[in-house]
Amino acid sequence: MQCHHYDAGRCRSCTLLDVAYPVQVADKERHVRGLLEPFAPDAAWLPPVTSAEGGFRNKAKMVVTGTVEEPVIGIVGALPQGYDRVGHRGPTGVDLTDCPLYPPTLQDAFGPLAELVTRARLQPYDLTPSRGRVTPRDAAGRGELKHLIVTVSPAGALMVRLVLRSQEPVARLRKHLPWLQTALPNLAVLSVNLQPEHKAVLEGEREIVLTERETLPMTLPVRPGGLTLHLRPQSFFQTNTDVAAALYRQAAQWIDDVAPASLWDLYCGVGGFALTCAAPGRAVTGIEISAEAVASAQVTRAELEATDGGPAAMAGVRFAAGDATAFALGCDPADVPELVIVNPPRRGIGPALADWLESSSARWVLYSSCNADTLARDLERMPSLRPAKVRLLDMFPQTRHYEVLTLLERH
Ligand SMILES: C[S@@+](CC[C@H](N)C(=O)[O-])C[C@H]1O[C@@H](n2cnc3c(N)ncnc32)[C@H](O)[C@@H]1O
Repeated sequence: MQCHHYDAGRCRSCTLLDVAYPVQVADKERHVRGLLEPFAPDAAWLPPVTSAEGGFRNKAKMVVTGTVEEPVIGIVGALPQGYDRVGHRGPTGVDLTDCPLYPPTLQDAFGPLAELVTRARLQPYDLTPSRGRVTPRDAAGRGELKHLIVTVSPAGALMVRLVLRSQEPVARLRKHLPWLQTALPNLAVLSVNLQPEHKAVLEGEREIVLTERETLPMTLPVRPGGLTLHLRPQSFFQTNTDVAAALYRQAAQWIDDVAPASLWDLYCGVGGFALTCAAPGRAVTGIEISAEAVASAQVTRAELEATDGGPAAMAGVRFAAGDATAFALGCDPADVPELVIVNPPRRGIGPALADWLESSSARWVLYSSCNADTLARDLERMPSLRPAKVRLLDMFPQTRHYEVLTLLERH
């Protein structure tokens, strides 16, 4: 894929841009085989699921630099020659609004959003590291707007989040919201995230939703009639919508092949695996640390229940908020399901849950991992659970990252 920012040396986030796409996928396949084959002597390896090379990212996380009159939405680039970061106020921003990883609908949102910055007088935050103590007066002089996080649904609807230092601009944003809704008719959700601290974290804990709608509907072609997941501002969602749909479909197919009567979906997020894999007569329990993601999953469950065939498929489905490991370790042995889905963050499931799964009565574990190194480390602790099927899904083209799905069977 060609990218003029990469060619000019302005952005090097896509570390594999010089590598032809089929070679990227072959290298990833080699990497995952090298890590998993010691645990998977008899596994069936399915051909990798590939992605579009560009336009596949449903979410942009942008830094805002520049000025109120001329905001720059993108990344913080290298400083011009002759400046060092200490002596120079205001880091150099690189405009990445036409990054080819974003689909056109997402790219097109940045023009009106830049205009919103000017209209609502949202001064871009100065990220320059401060020398010595930051007084409240210094902090006020540093500006307000830190990041813009924009997510696009498959139908082209947008969720826009403005990460601000304080609530000070919220009234102005409310005032300009009707203008933004006219300029961006596909805007579904606008929210402010408060991140008061002067450090390089993307977002804070507090979210103020300014639109009537609080969720972005993400409809995936994974069930008859589609599955509409309701994404809230702080909920996790896989960044490549098409590959996420392929992931849920593959999971449902392998699960239907072994037809468990009961399953858990640990680290369930807004319910993608659980709700795709639900079937009449199957008990499904989704566990997730984020209460707001669980609330979204429950909304989708209720909506599916009201559709044709829904009552039977959804009868056994429930979601609860909690820590995945604590839930498993605290459950009654009689309640252990036949199959457990795990889709943890990059750190993997960790020793306590791996040891519990190893000694549990679950016959299958379906492990979806975005980090094959931690997957391999977890497999080491589960020698009785061996990969029967493995499939790489290239969720993150142009980078070394990928998703891998494996069905483990007890031996
Ligand atoms: C890789 S995401 C997967 C989400 C979901 N399975 C999906 O397909 O969108 C990992 C999820 O684990 C959740 N999580 C993180 N730590 C957790 C924990 N200790 N217990 C339960 N869920 C946790 C995160 O909030 C996030 O939603």
